[in-house]
Formats: sequence, structure tokens, C-alpha cells
Amino acid sequence: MHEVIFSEQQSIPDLLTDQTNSRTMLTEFFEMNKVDPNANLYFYHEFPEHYTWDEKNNHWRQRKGHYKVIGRLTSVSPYEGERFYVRVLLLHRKGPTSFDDLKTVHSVRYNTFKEAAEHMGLLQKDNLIQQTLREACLIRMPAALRQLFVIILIYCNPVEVRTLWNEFHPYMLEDYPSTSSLTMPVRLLLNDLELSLNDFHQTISNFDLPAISDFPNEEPVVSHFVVDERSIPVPPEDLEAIEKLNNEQKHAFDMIMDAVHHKTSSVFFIDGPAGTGKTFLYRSLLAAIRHEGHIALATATSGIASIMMPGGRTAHSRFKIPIPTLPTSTCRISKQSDEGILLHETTLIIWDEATMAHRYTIEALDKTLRDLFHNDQPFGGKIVVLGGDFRQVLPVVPRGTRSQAIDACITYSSLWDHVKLFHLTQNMRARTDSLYSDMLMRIGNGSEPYVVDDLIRMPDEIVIPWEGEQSILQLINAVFPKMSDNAYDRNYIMERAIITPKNNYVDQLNHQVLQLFPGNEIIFHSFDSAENDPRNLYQLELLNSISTSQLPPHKLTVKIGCPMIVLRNLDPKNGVCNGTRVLLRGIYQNVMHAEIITGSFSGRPVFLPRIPLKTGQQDIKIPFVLIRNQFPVRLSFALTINKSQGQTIPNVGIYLPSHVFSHGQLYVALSRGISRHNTKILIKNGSVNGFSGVHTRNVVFHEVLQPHE
Ligand SMILES: Nc1ncnc2c1ncn2[C@@H]1O[C@H](COP(=O)(O)OP(=O)(O)OP(=O)(O)O)[C@@H](O)[C@H]1O
Repeated sequence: MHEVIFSEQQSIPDLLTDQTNSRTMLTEFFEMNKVDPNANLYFYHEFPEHYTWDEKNNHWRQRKGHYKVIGRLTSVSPYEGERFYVRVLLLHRKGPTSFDDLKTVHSVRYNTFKEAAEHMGLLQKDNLIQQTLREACLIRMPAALRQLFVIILIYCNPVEVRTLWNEFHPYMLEDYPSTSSLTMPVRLLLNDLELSLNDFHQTISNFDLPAISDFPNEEPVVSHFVVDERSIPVPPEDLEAIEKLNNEQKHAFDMIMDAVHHKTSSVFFIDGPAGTGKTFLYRSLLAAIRHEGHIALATATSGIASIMMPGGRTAHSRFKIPIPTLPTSTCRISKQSDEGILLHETTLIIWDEATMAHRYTIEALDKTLRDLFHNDQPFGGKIVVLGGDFRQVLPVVPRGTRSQAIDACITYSSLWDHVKLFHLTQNMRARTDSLYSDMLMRIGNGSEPYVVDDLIRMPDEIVIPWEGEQSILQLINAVFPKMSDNAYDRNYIMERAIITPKNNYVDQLNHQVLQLFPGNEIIFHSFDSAENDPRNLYQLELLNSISTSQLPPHKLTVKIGCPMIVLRNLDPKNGVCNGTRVLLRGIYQNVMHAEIITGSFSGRPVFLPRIPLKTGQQDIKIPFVLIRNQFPVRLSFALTINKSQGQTIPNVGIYLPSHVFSHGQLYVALSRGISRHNTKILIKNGSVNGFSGVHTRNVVFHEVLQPHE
């Protein structure tokens, strides 16, 4: 496929015998790789930055000048077959020495470039879904397999669902109690799938699966939402927690239980700074009410907060709140629907992180309940417990102004007039270090004295002084001491993380910590494409280079035992949400075996498949939708501050290469820790002329902190 340019006058035999004509930039790149070790350091598209092409003699020479040169590979459409796969391989292989070498992967020479690219994991196999499920079946964990099946139905658009069902359903029902009936386990399985699909507003009838009614109901069957809610186990420690409530928590608990026992329509609001035990209180309430045989719905604005409560769901999925939510929106729930019946049976609703929800979403639930129960009291007369902390992150209004962010808060809703407010003030997370918890409170309230502009001074005990890039390693060593001895200790990993404001710093830190983590690196490349791009306008290297916090990286590098964070609400019912932390336990070609380490499902195994993930409009400004087929995870030695919200991180490192930029961020970061002793902060631009110590910015919108009572 070499192109040779010649003039009409030249003779073809001469052309063919002229050796220079058989030498192209690419073949000479191969030759350089054979003789020059330095050449092996670069990909083909990076090569022109370091070597220059001698057109006369057709060969590469090492570049001497320091001009900034950018290499670009000729574009090739996937329809061009092998030429396209040569290009894909060149984008990912350094130092190939011939076309044959390019076709060789792990010492096996393949017949085609396509096969080689496939074996390097650079191409999506045609039977990816089957392969994924087959690999997962080898580890016999039926519950995790059911979860994987639902994730595939929801995220992977499989075409032959019935074929998948036929092959894999026997593995999914292996853990059901044995029964003389042949159809009963299948019915139970379909019921379980139905319940998980309902979380995504889907039902098994939307897929080519057998109908539940095809399997006679010989024994009573657990089926709809009410029974599902009633079967949520009550953890004994949550019942015991009632005895441990502090005075403020106990007061709120008693008032709410009083409303439950007297069936008094009420809206409560638990206003508690970070660590004051809001979740602890919700769990006690849920345990008490469920123990008495009532239904208490546990919901939260984010998936990650929802899984901190047994049976927790996101408010959006539980109440079918439309997205986007407008001032007139209502939930898509009818009186006769499963959700309608469930709400009718419900005694109490908890909505955590209500401070982060746009008030339209809470108002949508209010309108729906009034309508469902023909009752014009707030929330149709139900007892509702909202909670949150206005000092932490506020509702996200895409590209919104400060006043729009403030107007989105629940305090600006007419519902606020009906709220009975409880304040929790005692920091239970940092209760052993009162100086620290007092300082956190001042930072959250914006009352910590400013030194200059909005800069405040950090306590010397927690500061790692900035002495150049090597200080980052000091921070890493402070948070992850003796990493190689402890890497496989679950608690050691669970209790540590570095948090930082922006995604690119997260990537940098994760990369550095992974180098210290023992074990071999395993690399997974994503399969990227642009949606609706038949003319192949967007070349692969552009797509591969796109990085956003909502997507996994193109080149995902992991090691067995490393912590990762899940990037989508894959199975909120079973604890796998956007923000769930997991440990990598095993890797197969198409499936990851991980263990959940956050929330009430901690310790459970989960299978993670590759799924196609799309960029959203709010993610990144690009003129097309990127579809990235990759495992939906990122490393989580380091997290963004926003992702860490709601989690206790006993040994926390905070890295601020630039100061924080939005309301509550510094407060959220510092309040993940439990004491000055276990919190470390590294600030790059922390010195202020004329003042000793290290400083950083604290952004507080005072107008949201004084909710009128
Ligand atoms: N009364 C209590 N007795 C003992 N421990 C408590 C009590 N209340 C809370 N805790 C503990 O304090 C820590 C912080 O509590 P929790 O996570 O409930 O706070 P939170 O207000 O939900 O925090 P955030 O806003 O950061 O999510 C947890 O480890 C929790 O177990």
C-alpha cells in the first residue's frame, strides 16, 4: 500500500529498482527502532518531535534544533480495513521494528493487524457481552452475576437478549433455596431482575426475556416494592445506636418518632455540619420504624449518600423525578403503580443531602404526594425528614450564577415555611479533637478570620510546607506510610485517600501512588468513537485524548488490590453507585471482580463489565458526543473533593495546587478527617507577604447559611 510519486517521464522498471522508493517514513521508523534505543521511547505520531525526515534520502535523522514540531498521522477511516488497524496499533505501540513485529502481541504473530489489535485489547470484540458473562460465570457468584446481567441490559444494549438468557440464566439462580418445583427458581430470578430493572424505570417486558406470568406461582413469591421494602434487614448496630444518640440527636429522634406514633403530618429538617451524625440519626430512625413493622423510605440526592443507609436509593430513582426538573414538574407515579402503592403504605420518608437537591425536585415530590393522596398538606400529609448541610456543596446549576445557585436551595421554597428545624452541632467525627472540630465549624460558617482577601491561615500541625514538587511525595508518604507492607490490608486502604479540587490533579496523584503500590500494572484501553460520525471526522487519537471526571480514562492502569471508584449508578439497590469505592480483586479480559468498601454493602463482591459511556453536555465542551467503551471506574487513591463528600476518611491528605473555587469546598475537604493528627494539607501558593504560616482560600456564600426558621 505504499504510495510512490513519480513523473510521467520516469520508467516503471527504474522506479521499482530504486531502493529509495521502497522506503517510507513508516518503514524507516521501523529501521530506526532497530538501531537507535532512543527511537523506542516514542510513538510513531510523536516521532517527528524528536526526529526529522530527510526527503532527499528518505530517512530519519535525530532532530538537533529545539523547534516545537507536532506529528500527525494521516487519517484513515475504519472502512479501510487493515490500514485502519495498522494505525490503531501504531498509536499504542512504541518501538515496532517491522510490519510483522507490529502484528506480534505477547510473542504471538497474528495473521492480520485487526487480530493483533484485538489481542492488545484495542478493539471491541464482536462477542464482548458473551465473553464478559462467560468469564463471570467461572467465578461462581450468582448474586453478583444477576447484578452484572442487569448492568449489561441497561448499559450495553445487547441485541440477542434471549440467547444470553438461555445460556446464562442457569448460573444466575444457583444460590436460590432448593425446591421441588422447576419453575420456581426461574420465577424468583425474573422477580429479582425485575426489581433491579425497576430502579432504572425499566421492566423485564422491555427486553426479550420470558414473562413472569409464564411461570406458575406455586409458592408465595416476593414480588412488588412493598414486600421488597419490608424485607430490608434491620442491622442490630443501628438499633443499638438509638441508645448512643447524643442529646441533640435524641431530641430530633424523639420528636420524629412522636410524629410517627401520632401520625402527625410533619416536615422536619436536620441541619447538621459535616460529621455531626446526620447519617447516624437517619439509620437509627430507619431501624426503629422498620423494627416496628412500618415502611420508612431512605433516599438521598446522590447515589453515594443513599448507600450509607440500608435500603437507600437516590431520590430521583425512588420517586421517578423527571430530568431536567422544571418548576412545574411532577413525579411519574400514578396511584395504581407499584410506586404509588408503596408511597401509600409508607410511614416516613428520609431525603438526605436535600441541601444539594434543586428545590424543584423536592417540590415535584411535594406536588405528586398532594395529588396522589388528595391532601393539600405538605407532601400530602406524609412525615418527611429532609437533611443536609448548607456549608457543603450546593445544588449544581449548570453554568449558573451565584444567585441561581442560591435560589435553587430548598430554603427558597415555600415548603421551607412548614419545616421544623433541628440543629446538630456536636462534631462526632472529630469529637476527640475539639480544637479541630471548632475550627471546622468556623470555616464552614465563614467566621474563621481572613488574613488577606478571602485567605485564612491553616493550623501549622496539619501543614506540609511546599518545597517544590517533591513535597507531593511527602504528602503521599504521610497518607500512605509503608505502602508496600500494607497494600493488601483492606482497612489500611479504606481509611486513606488524598483529596484535591480538580480532576487533572487527581489523575496525577493516582498515577504517583500506583507506582508505589506493589504488583504488576495491568492496562486496559478503551474503545472510543464519536456518535453519528459516518465520515470519521474525529480521529481516534483525538477521542482517546479526551479526559473528563465523568468518564474513565482511555488508558486505565490498575494493579490487583488497588482501590477504585465507580463512575455510574450501576446498581444502586445493591450499593454500586457513582462514587462507590471498591477494591480490585481479580481481572479477566472483559470483566473485573471487585469488592465494595463503601456504605452498607461493604464487603460484597461485584462484577464490573466494560460499558459504553457517553460524555454529557455538562461534562465537557466538545461539538460531539464521545462514546467510550471502558470499565466504568477510576483509581481512587486520590479523589476530587466533591466526590469525597459524605465519607469519613480517617487519614486524609488534602492537596491544593490552586486554591478552592466554590462554596464549601475547603470545609468539605477538611471535615473528611477526624483530627489534626491524621489530617495533612499541602498548599502550593500558601504564603502571604508579611504574614507567617500557610494560607488558603475559603469560599462561603453567607446568604445560604441563615435559613429563616
Ligand atoms: N451518637 C453517636 N455516637 C457514636 N458515634 C457517632 C454518633 N453520631 C455519629 N457518630 C459517628 O461519627 C461519624 C460521623 O457521623 P455521620 O457520618 O453520621 O455524620 P454526617 O453528619 O452524616 O456527616 P457528613 O455530613 O460529612 O456526611 C461516624 O463515624 C458516626 O458513626
